[in-house]
Amino acid sequence: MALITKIIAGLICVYIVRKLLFPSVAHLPKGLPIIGAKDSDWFPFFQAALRNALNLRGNILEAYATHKDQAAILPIAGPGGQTFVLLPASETKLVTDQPNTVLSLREVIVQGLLYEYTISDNFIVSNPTHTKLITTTLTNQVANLLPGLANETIRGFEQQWGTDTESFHDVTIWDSMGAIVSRATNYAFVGLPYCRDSALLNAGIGFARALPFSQLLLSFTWKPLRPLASLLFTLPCRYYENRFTQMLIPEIEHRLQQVDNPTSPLRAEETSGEAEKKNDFLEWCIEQAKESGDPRMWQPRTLAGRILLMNLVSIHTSSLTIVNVMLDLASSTPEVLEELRAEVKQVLDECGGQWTKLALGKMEKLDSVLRESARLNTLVAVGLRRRVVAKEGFTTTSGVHLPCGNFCAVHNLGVVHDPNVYEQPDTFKPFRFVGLRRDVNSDDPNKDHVQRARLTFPATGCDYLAFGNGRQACPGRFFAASELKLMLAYALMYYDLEIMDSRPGDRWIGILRIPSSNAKLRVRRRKGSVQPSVNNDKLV
Ligand code: HEM
Repeated sequence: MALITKIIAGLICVYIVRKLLFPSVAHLPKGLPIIGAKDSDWFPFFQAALRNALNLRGNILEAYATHKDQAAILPIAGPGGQTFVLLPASETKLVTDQPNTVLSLREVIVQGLLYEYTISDNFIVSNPTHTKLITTTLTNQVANLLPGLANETIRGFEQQWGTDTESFHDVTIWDSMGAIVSRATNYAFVGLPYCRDSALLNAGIGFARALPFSQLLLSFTWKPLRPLASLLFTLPCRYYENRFTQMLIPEIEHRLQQVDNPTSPLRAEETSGEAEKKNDFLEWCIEQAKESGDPRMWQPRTLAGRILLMNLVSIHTSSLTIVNVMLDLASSTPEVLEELRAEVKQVLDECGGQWTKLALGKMEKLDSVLRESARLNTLVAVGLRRRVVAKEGFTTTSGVHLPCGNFCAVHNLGVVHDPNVYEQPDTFKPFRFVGLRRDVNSDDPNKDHVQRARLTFPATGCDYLAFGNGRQACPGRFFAASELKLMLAYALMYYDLEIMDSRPGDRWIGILRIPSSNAKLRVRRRKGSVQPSVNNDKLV
């Protein structure tokens, strides 16, 4: 009798823990294999989640090798830890083509990062109008923003990597790239002088780091207790959010005043005659807010919150991507670095030494390095994470029915390591895509042009999901591509990188791959590197 009571108590405990950790499992389709589980498991779901926490990469690659054409359950405990139905790579196109009324990326982000608690202004979460501005205005303005971005990139490198031409010294790659990306990106978001204000930039980075931590604590909290627990667990988020918004609000109020009353007094620097019309994300958000006619849209705190959210979605992804590229290059060969430098120099000579969009577009080898690194170091283990939002659910071509509320994704790691998709898939081949682009040669030059464009860094496709794919693909990818190309070209031209013996290993946290946070590069300012000209020869 005592034994039966113990077994029943045990089962109840397992049920409760399961409900707490994996609230969505009740809806999962039945009969699918569980990635990470073994035949001998008593509690396959839990044991698989544990194994996946310890060796996600290996388990996903094994699942791809053994049943890549079959849907499977992927239980994940940890950050981003929803349980996914992992669909076969053959259904990537199907998922890509679904509108956000059937499969929603946004729902994955909002639910996954628990925005309900981690973002204090839920108006922004339910009205993400700033996302539209990325596709429309930011992407179109890249060429105009480039001189300023170059300016901030140059100053950022000087500050982070120094100007000593005599000896090599260590730089922490993660911190230095984060600072440079944040500075350049915020030039596009809020302009000068704010993009140089380290307190503001650090608050943005601090928020992005604090949020996953708060989310993690909340995800382990029983749902009914979350509103209460969030008061404590989101304190770090609130701290950085308040710092960031408080620093930006005076600028926003000033700009709003100028819009409402163009004759209101200007600041000293604005009357000097050198001031240019603001052309940054904050300005576009203000215009968008005013056009909407909804006063809630132009609340200074709301506008500042939008810029903070932009920092959240862009800084980490861009920093991690450039960190990976730098580590890949620093662990390749001096010849690769020289070949890239030669290309950058040749293009700059052709383009009068200006860092223009045209010049960046001509740097094919540089583009290939970025794409190759993003392919090999895919930041997320699975691709196209989506939540089923259609009330009737979603049925795949292989007949698996996913009820509304389920999370799904497609194989990504397996694809980029598949020798049938990429030749020598595990090797970093910096000029892989230059070769593939040159192989495109048919009788139709227009078709070839489109085909070659599909092999560039920001171009998405079913075999390359670094930026997602389809209608919900990353809207910031064209901006990110120009910004990162610029950074890489500048780093190569103006710094020597000491080649490493081996590339520092990555860590996996949940489904996220994180390059070593304390990896160091040894760098030295190149002798005789003449300061590049930007902004019509004016460095500010
Ligand atoms: C190299 C840098 C970046 C990488 C690797 C990256 C990657 C991604 C990926 C994989 C997605 C999901 C797409 C899908 O599943 O189909 C995404 C979404 C998104 N990205 Fe990026 N991204 C980068 C930079 C940026 C930048 C610079 C911005 C903003 C300027 C941005 C804004 C967004 C937004 C707003 C979403 C969609 C979220 C939503 O719908 O709410 N990203 N990104």
